[in-house]
Amino acid sequence: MPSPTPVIILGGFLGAGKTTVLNHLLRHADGRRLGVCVNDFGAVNVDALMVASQVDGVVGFGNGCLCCATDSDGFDDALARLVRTDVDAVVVETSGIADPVSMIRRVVGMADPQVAYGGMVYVVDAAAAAAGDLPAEALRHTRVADLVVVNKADLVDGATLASVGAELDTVNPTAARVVTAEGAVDPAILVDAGPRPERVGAEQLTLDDLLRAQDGPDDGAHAGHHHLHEDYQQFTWEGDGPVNPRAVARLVERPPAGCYRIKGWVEVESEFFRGTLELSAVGGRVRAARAARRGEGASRNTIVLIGAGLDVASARVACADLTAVDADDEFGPLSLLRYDPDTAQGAG
Ligand SMILES: Nc1nc2c(ncn2[C@@H]2O[C@H](COP(=O)(O)OP(=O)(O)OP(=O)(O)O)[C@@H](O)[C@H]2O)c(=O)[nH]1
Repeated sequence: MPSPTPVIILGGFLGAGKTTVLNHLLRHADGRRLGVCVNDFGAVNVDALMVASQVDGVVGFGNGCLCCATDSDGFDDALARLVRTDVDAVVVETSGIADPVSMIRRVVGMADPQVAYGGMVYVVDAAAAAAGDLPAEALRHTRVADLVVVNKADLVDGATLASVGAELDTVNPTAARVVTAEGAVDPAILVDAGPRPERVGAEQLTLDDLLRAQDGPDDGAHAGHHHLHEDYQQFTWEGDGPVNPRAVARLVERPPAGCYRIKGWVEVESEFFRGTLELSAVGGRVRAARAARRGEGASRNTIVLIGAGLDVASARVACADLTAVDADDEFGPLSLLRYDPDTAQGAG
């Protein structure tokens, strides 16, 4: 029988940089063959579509968190199939509000002899952590991590990074830790050397450890298996483009109440600029990067808004007129292009 395939879980709060890490990994796989499962909270699996351009055979699970789901969501079957393909490891990107322990349980609990739990990699947005924008659960989730990726180091200074590190130490002093910008984790650390606990020197987690981690007496307000995603709502808008870029800019700059995360893509058409922009906002930090047109099966425009207590009615109203184009507004795209990191670099 072939040796079991490690299944690595890639977790992290909304917008921490999980998809960025995964894309980096796939672009720098250097001969390693990776299978990928992507779970997204929105009704359209934006993350899976963002990753699909990098690798064949991404298995997407949208519309909620896998962590609480049952066999009927097809995850176990998909994983069983993936580990029997010609891959060295499988990476499962969780939704940004999934419960990591429950995800680990799903993998550890699979009776399939071909599935080996390969550890938990947890991505932390250093800027959000430093600003106190993360819910307490998001930091607490790092305690089951084998490798913590402290991402977005470009947005904070050294002293701030050190204080985020000290905070992480209080939760999980044994996990290996790397500091990154743009999710640039060395695949050798992630796939070859870690996060398998025996290789990074942390204690091997057993199912018992995990159960204790979730049910332990130190769990305080977290007792009773409250999951972060129970507090979150999403609204997904899909439209036939092109969009009015100024209306989209208004949405990302002044999102509806409760909105923490915005992601998706829009098509813009004017004399000045014609193309697809990948939209992303995390706690008010906006990016709108030029992108290739979406492939088969994707709407011309998709925007997903996520937040705790998201005002869904306002979100619906805010998205209603996004395709009301002003044909005379040739330079409207600039209202979004100013959030394009490449344009900003060029201008600088
Ligand atoms: N400045 C900066 N931005 C980053 C970095 N890494 C990722 N981003 C941006 O942060 C946003 C969120 O990144 P994603 O990789 O989509 O985050 P995610 O964790 O997959 O998000 P969800 O799946 O929605 O929870 C995107 O706009 C990224 O381009 C970084 O190191 N620095």
